Amino acid sequence: MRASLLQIAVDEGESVESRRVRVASLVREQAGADLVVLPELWTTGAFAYERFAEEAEPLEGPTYEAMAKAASDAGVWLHAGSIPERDPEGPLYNTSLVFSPSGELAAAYRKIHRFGFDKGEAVLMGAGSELVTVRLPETTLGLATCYDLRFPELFRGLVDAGAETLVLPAGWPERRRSHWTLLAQARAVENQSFVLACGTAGTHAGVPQAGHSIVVDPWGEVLAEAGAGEEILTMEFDPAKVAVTREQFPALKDRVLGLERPRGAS
Ligand SMILES: NC(=O)CCC(=O)C(=O)O
Repeated sequence: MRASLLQIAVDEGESVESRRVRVASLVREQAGADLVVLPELWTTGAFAYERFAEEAEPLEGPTYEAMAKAASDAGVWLHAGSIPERDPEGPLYNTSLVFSPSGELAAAYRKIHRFGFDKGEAVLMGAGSELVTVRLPETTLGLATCYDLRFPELFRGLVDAGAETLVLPAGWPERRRSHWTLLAQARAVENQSFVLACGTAGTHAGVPQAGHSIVVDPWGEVLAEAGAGEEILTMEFDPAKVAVTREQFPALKDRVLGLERPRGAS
C-alpha cells in the first residue's frame, strides 16, 4: 500500500479557509496513493483552545465537504484528520473523519482521551466513547487521536476489534517529541500493527509543533519519519506483514486477561 502523511503547518498567519483550500489541493495531488492521512485539528490547531468554539463545524460542514470532494477527486482513502465538531445536541467533539475513494464518509471517530487535565480540550470538548475501525481492501484501520497514544488499552481494544493499521492524527508539541516517537514504536510493537502517526508543523497558540510524522512497522522498525517542517511523507508498506509477525512471534496469544488486584487493594 502507498500512504501519504500530510504534515501540515498550522500557523496563525493563514486563515482557516485558505488552509482548507490548500490542504484539499495537496490531497488531490496524492492521486495514486491508497491512503492519505492528515493531522489533528489542522483547521484551528490543537492548542488554539480559544478558536475551537468559533471554528467548530457540524459534522457535514465545510471541512467535511472539501475533504469528501478531495478524496473522490484523488480516488484515495482519506483520513482527513480531525475537526472541532459541533454536535447540535451536545458539546464540541474532536472528531476524525475517514472518506472512501468515492467521497463517502466511511467512519467518524470522536477522540476518547482529551488533553489538558483541568483546562483546554479536556474542559472544552466532550469525550468520545466508541472504538472505531475501518475496513479497507488491504487492511483494517484502527482510529485514535493524539493524546490517545498514551493509553495502550484503547489500542488493545482496536486490535481486538480487528485493527492491523493504527492511524493517529496529532498536534503533538515539540516539547514532548521524545514521547511521541517512543510511544508510536511501543504501540506498534505491543500490538504487532503498523502505526501511521501524522502530526502538524509550525507554531500556533505559542506552541511549537513537533512534526516528525512517523510510520512504524509491526516489528517496531521506523519505515519513514518526517522532519520538523511542513512535509509530505510518502511510503509503501506491506499490510501482510501484520499476519506474518503475529504468526511468527505470537505474543498477542499469550495475553492474560482479567488479572486480580493485589490482596488488600481496594
Ligand atoms: N492534542 C493533544 O492531544 C496533545 C497531546 C500531548 O501534548 C501529549 O500527550 O503530550
